Amino acid sequence: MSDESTAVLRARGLFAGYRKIPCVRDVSLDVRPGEIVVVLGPNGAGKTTTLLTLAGALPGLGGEVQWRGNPTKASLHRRVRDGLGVIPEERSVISRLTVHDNLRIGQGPVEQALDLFPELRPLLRRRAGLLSGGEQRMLLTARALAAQPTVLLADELSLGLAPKIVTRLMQALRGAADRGAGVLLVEQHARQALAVADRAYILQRGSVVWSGSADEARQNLRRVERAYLGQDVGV
Ligand SMILES: Nc1ncnc2c1ncn2[C@@H]1O[C@H](COP(=O)(O)OP(=O)(O)OP(=O)(O)O)[C@@H](O)[C@H]1O
Repeated sequence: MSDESTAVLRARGLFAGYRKIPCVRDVSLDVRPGEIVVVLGPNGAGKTTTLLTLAGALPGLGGEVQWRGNPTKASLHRRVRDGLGVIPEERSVISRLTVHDNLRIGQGPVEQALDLFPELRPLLRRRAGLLSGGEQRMLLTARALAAQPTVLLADELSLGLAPKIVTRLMQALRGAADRGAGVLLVEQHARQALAVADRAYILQRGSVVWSGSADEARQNLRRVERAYLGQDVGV
């Protein structure tokens, strides 16, 4: 599983940013089937920019993104058709539609989404905009996982949520990885993400400053958290 050639999604020397100015510089990382990779880093480190560029929502400024071993510049829409799932940072439920309709517009069967998150069953007729933050994240996660993505990219899934719900979401991602999906998780909660992850990267000021196994990161959690807070790194 650790053979580089098995990567399904990979960044190689990636530069990315806005208005042609890179804020992500020379980032190389890969996601393999069956693993959860967590990208940690302080605010503004470039985590979301990296994720959006891997997703095809933002054009790269240098280096390359590879999908199943081939360089790609495909649009987000095309990558989703090819098996990419994305849970963006912002709440992206359609507020005026019901939970059921939000699930129906996903790429996968509604029943499968509900099997993954039975908590959503009693909420099916409710307008998605009326759900709590945690319920909305469950809805987005259920919808993304029901499509059985080859790779799932999730941005700050835990943002502002109670630890119990974060654990529930992380377990769902672990389940998807155990069924063969590659998962890349951008996170601010190092502890809960590392509890389910296989490998980790730490980004600071747009560059990877550390990468290794999640076990190693867990064993050096204090130093990882210092790094996450933008202080010294030397894990
Ligand atoms: N739409 C944008 N236009 C211009 N600059 C942006 C835009 N979005 C982000 N940036 C800048 O790019 C840099 C990296 O931001 P990014 O959102 O990727 O970081 P992050 O690690 O995800 O941080 P956070 O946890 O705060 O979201 C920051 O300096 C940010 O101000």
